[in-house]
Amino acid sequence: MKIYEKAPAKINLMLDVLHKRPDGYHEVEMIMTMVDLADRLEMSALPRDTIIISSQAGYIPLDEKNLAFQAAKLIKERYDVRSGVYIHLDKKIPVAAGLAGGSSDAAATLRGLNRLWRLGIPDAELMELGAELGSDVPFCVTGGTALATGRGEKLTPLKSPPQCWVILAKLPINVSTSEIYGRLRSEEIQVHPSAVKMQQALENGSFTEVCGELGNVLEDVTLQIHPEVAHLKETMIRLGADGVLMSGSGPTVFGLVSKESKVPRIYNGLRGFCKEVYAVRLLT
Ligand SMILES: C[C@](O)(CO)[C@H](O)COP(=O)(O)OP(=O)(O)OC[C@H]1O[C@@H](n2ccc(N)nc2=O)[C@H](O)[C@@H]1O
Ligand SMILES: Nc1ncnc2c1ncn2[C@@H]1O[C@H](COP(=O)(O)OP(=O)(O)OP(=O)(O)O)[C@@H](O)[C@H]1O
Repeated sequence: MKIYEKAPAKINLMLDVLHKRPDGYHEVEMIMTMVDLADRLEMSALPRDTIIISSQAGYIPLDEKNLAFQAAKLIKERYDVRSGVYIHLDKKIPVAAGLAGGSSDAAATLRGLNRLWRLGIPDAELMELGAELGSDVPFCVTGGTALATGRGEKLTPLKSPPQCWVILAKLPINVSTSEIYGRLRSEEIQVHPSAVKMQQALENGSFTEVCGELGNVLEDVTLQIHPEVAHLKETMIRLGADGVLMSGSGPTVFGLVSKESKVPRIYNGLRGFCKEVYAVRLLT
């Protein structure tokens, strides 16, 4: 039997950091939603008690460092599953991009193995397992649009944004999430984006208000190290995107666009100097 799961990328519509916690993580307030750019996972049972990962992407680890491997190992151990699994990852989401590619693969593995091995684990429990793998994994288990608090694992479902185009552009630079959080001085943050106002904008179903409330306090940190990301943002605005923000710890920048007729100009304008550009829809 084969099980297929789609693992979509997320974007952060807003990301605020309240303070650093004694455990080293940061207390956050984020609103996240999914976009229609996804990895695809194929899972099949193996008679031997082993986990094998393969991928067409040559640039991700295929051993225990892979988040899908870690998810499979965790669920196997916790539910005492004695059979093995072969997982093929068809990677489409850029890696280390701020789009939670690895986290979404981990979440898809938890969902898929729950089905493959008929474990009957409720979503809430899958999300708890996910939290052991990474802060973004619980959100990726259910997706949708949600407010995430705590270190990102406490979730409240929200109304999805009005449908629009999302242009994603990733420069060929590597950003480490722990380095960005490590450099952040939360007490020095000048402007905090508002989760309340973004929730209101979503409630109102107002695309203009959503664009007006976009904000990410990690942007300043990443832009200081990589000024080219600021240039990318400016270019996207100049080309006509309605709202522009860096996702997560970056370096991917996304632009929200309501009019389809504007998409080709923005897409082509960015492709001029950025190899990885995608024009996708929200997963509402
Ligand atoms: C930047 C975001 O992607 C936005 O959605 C998340 O906040 C980070 O999610 P993630 O990559 O799943 O994060 P984790 O794998 O749990 O943590 C990576 C590193 O980021 C830092 N980290 C992460 C989440 C958080 N609330 N505070 C932190 O300080 C920690 O140094 C941690 O070692
Ligand atoms: N299945 C996977 N897909 C992509 N990267 C993975 C995977 N498993 C482990 N990794 C490793 O995880 C690191 C982060 O990659 P990932 O694509 O998850 O970052 P990200 O999009 O910035 O995530 P986040 O937004 O959650 O911080 C990379 O160094 C990569 O080698």
